[in-house]
Amino acid sequence: MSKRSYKLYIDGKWIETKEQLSVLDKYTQEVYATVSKAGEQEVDLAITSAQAAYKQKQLPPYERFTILKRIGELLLENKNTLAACITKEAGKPLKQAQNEIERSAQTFEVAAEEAKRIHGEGVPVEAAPGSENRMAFTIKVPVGVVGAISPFNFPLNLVAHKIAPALAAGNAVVLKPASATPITALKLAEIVEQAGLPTGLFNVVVGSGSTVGEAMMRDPRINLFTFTGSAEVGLKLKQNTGLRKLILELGNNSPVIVDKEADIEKAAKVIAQKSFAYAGQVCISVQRLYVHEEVLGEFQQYFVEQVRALTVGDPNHPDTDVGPMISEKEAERAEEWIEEAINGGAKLIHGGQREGAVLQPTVLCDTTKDMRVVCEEVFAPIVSLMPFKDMDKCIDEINESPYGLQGGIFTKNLDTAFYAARKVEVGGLMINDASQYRVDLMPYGGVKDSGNGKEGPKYSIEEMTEERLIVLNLDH
Ligand SMILES: NC(=O)c1ccc[n+]([C@@H]2O[C@H](COP(=O)([O-])OP(=O)(O)OC[C@H]3O[C@@H](n4cnc5c(N)ncnc54)[C@H](O)[C@@H]3O)[C@@H](O)[C@H]2O)c1
Ligand SMILES: O=C[C@H](O)CS(=O)(=O)O
Repeated sequence: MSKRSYKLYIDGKWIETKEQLSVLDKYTQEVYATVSKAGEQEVDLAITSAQAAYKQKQLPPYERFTILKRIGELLLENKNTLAACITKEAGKPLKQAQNEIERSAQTFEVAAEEAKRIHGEGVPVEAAPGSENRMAFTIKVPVGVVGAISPFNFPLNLVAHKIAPALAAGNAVVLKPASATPITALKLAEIVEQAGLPTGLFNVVVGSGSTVGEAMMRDPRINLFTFTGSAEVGLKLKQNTGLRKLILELGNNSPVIVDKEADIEKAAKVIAQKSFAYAGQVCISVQRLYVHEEVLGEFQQYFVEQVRALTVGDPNHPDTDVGPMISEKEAERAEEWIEEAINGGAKLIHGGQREGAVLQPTVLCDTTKDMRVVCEEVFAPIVSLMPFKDMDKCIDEINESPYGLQGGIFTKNLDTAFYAARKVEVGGLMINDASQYRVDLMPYGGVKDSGNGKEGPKYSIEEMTEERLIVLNLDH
């Protein structure tokens, strides 16, 4: 069967280049499509087009609302095709891919609504002595050209979280999707075009981080970067984007506490569901599981029962819970970390086996805080179960991590819950839920090496606009 070949989307045109990027079906590991690869010239063209569109094709808020709302509707109308695309290029189980489309539609819908309520505020300058005859207020203006760089794991929704608020705020965008999963972003460009966004306001350039990403970083016409990905690349962006605005959504090794006063059976069920979705390649997947020693045995029994019930394998199958990882290389890396933990004294209580890119959901116990499965971001279907006795010591250990995106605590004791809420160093703490809880309107983002700046349309719009002060001298 001939492979479909996709083109770049620049200035409203579909551009073919000589060099092609192969995209693998992540389950079969076979090339199923190719995409034109952008070089420096295409990046330059995309930024030129974005800058010109930003200056010449500004839309009033209500038109932005209409277009963004339409994009959300079109995403739902194309749900099956888009979900199949994510399942193929990302290896994400079909039901999770379908959920991603629904969430992305919501992200656009929420951003559409926000486009209508971007406003500044009155400033009471007349209260200052000598300023009685002045009035002041602020307005919110777009930043200009937004450079968006996205990761492989949510090829639609994490793109939506950049594009939708950027456009809602009146900016123009140049998007570089991850090279492993670029097709969904190009399909989104088709939808954006269909929804009637003026050409040039949205451009997609596909290619490696070292060429396309770095060319974007070097170009001073990009006013703000919004990046989701690893801390390593995030740091590069921070070092190379000078004084320009930068939103960073980075890695994590999410902690969840199960207190002795929790509903143990319910906690085990929720945590099992939220540790292994998309093979643990969700930046808020449960990784470090701290269970009070008095309930460890009971919890472990329920937890392993739930993990055993997960359906592992072909992501195209509607029942599959855990599919392949993004590449065989990544699955091998994860397997190596498991072996290293076992050699260091950890015990394997479930999983551990790998076949190609599919790694069985894995549960380890007796892990220590210096093992890579605990102290680094594992980004694989691996959970480490660790007992604790003293809540303060447990929280201290959690906070030793350089990361701090989201965490969770299961407890029926409100004092304990709020104590943890104040002490655990994260951007968001879920009470009686696992770290992997997100609805798309909430403020979302990490502390420490997990990044800075918030996503969620309302919060991204704050970051993607400037507050301009206007002062009126009434004496004049
Ligand atoms: N905090 C969040 O919201 C969040 C969400 C999803 C994923 N993540 C993180 O993303 C990581 C996994 O995704 P990934 O493997 O795609 O991340 P990655 O950092 O390898 O790549 C992310 C993006 O950066 C690009 N890139 C790579 N090198 C670059 C360079 N030198 N200059 C500019 N761009 C460059 C990549 O091509 C890709 O588009 C994990 O660490 C995960 O925790 C975080
Ligand atoms: O991978 C990290 C995410 O932000 C995923 S989600 O949007 O929270 O599902």
